[in-house]
Amino acid sequence: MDIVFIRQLEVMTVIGVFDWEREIKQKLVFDLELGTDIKRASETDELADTLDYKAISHAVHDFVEKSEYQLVETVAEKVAELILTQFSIRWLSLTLNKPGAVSVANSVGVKIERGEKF
Ligand SMILES: Nc1nc2c(c(=O)[nH]1)N=C([C@H](O)[C@@H](O)CO)CN2
Repeated sequence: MDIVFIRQLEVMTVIGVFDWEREIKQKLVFDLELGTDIKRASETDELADTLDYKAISHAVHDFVEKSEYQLVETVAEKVAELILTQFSIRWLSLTLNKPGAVSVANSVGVKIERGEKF
């Protein structure tokens, strides 16, 4: 299995459980690893034969920017669902950082894997 990756995808959005967090936008940062097979694209040199990291990046950004979830867990799961259903992807790893959420930590968040490795 090959990987197309997207690192440090930043989105400003409403996220958090506390009242004050519902009034502001905070930064979420995504690292994505998308399972694929790059063999065909490497032979044809055609974008249509691979995962378009630009299209996926913008789909994730647009979705998260409009969302208003409380937990990072919910955002992670919804983004994983979006990617697996809208693109030809069978496995992914998603790390979601909420930097600055905890004053004594550089970042906090979740990491999930979804789908089947092949
Ligand atoms: N496992 C989680 N713990 C916490 C979350 C969360 O989304 N998942 N969220 C908060 C608050 O919103 C926090 O980020 C405010 O600083 C606390 N714990």
